[in-house]
Amino acid sequence: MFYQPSLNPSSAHLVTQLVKCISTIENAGPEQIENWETVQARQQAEDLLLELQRLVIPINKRLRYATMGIFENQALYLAVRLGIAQALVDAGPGGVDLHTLASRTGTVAGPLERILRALQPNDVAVQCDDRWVAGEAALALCPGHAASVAAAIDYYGNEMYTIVGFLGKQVAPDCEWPARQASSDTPSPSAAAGSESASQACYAGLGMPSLYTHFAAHTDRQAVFTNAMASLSIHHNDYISADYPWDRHEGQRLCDVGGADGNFFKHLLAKHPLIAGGTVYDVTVTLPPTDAPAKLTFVHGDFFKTVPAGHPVYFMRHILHNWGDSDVRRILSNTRQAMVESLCTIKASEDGNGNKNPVLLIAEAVIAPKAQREAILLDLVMLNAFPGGKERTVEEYSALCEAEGLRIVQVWPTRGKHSILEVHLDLEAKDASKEE
Ligand SMILES: C[S@@+](CC[C@H](N)C(=O)[O-])C[C@H]1O[C@@H](n2cnc3c(N)ncnc32)[C@H](O)[C@@H]1O
Repeated sequence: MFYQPSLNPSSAHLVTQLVKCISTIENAGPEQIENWETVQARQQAEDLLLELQRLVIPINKRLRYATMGIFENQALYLAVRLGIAQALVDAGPGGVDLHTLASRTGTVAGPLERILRALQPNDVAVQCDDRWVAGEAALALCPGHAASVAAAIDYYGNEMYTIVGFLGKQVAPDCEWPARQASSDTPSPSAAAGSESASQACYAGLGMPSLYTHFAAHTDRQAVFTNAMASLSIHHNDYISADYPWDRHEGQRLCDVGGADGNFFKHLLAKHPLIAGGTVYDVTVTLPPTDAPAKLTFVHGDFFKTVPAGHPVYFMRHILHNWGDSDVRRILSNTRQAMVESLCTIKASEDGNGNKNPVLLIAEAVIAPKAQREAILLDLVMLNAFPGGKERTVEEYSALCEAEGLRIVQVWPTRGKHSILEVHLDLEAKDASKEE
């Protein structure tokens, strides 16, 4: 058994725990999707590594790394935007010298070398004598590669980076902020901290009423956003497809509300081919993608106006967290309306599995008492980038559902960052919208 006699007992315990986790990870079988035990071991190891960092890196140094992380963000962004990662990969195992790399990427050698150094800790670039070689992570920064996160890095390094300096406005809108924020943004005096109006004021200062308005005006950036969302979901598609009992919806049609380019729905159909197909509903839909399966219909529409009826299953992932409570209620209200209309069609249909009630599945990173780091950071993205947007607790989702005549009947945890909230119609509930 691994033991470090010279460590104090609490440090030795941390190291022993970490070794156990690493052993679980290393001994995991060759399954296509990691099993629960391995996923949990990874999470525990991450928590333990944070503890170890606290132990070995002095506080001041940790804080310096955290605050200077904005430069790592921008180095990664440049590696994608300027094609530095792609050029390193294209150079092959022998790598490339600095001046050739500079000429291939249209960059200046001196500053490029400094960016390359900053890319080393993230395994994008490795210096070998006078040559630069692609690191293990370089491929993930190349657009077009199957596990690419290039679009996500592009989106975070551009749109998110542009507005992150306004986070303070969300927390303290009436504070006297230094010139950078104050010059471009004059929030209304009534804007409450963290409110929808505070966030809208932030966007107005940047010349965009909201992120979605910005995307509507810049279709190239819209495409980057859609790809970013898809790339951030690669592993989560597997977990959502595996950790909810989709077989109960065999023979049924599903509507993916805000389903973007259909990346999740296509994945779901590949894993559960007996699902009958259905609708990808999104405001960005123009033409169906060329690789769209025949079972999928792509419908352009605005979920604030209507949600297509006639589906036994409604699914929405990363939709509600983009919006404030009043907007979430409108989306839920329109979805409920579609579910009520679907009820008659479903009751009349012979789907064979006896499941006659429409269901809404909400996939979100819900905030738990010990929320994961990713969910906490995602919540700040929502606070800063989407008017009124936030990650919510199950209780908060429950209150919003109940206000619109819907009821959460089960929470399905997944191995990824999402929980799936299974929501049914509350047929006893009065029509909430008519009540107000
Ligand atoms: C954060 S993305 C999530 C995309 C997808 N569900 C996923 O999990 O990858 C939010 C989606 O909502 C869509 N959307 C935003 N406003 C909309 C509206 N008013 N009506 C329909 N779709 C909308 C966006 O175009 C985008 O595809």
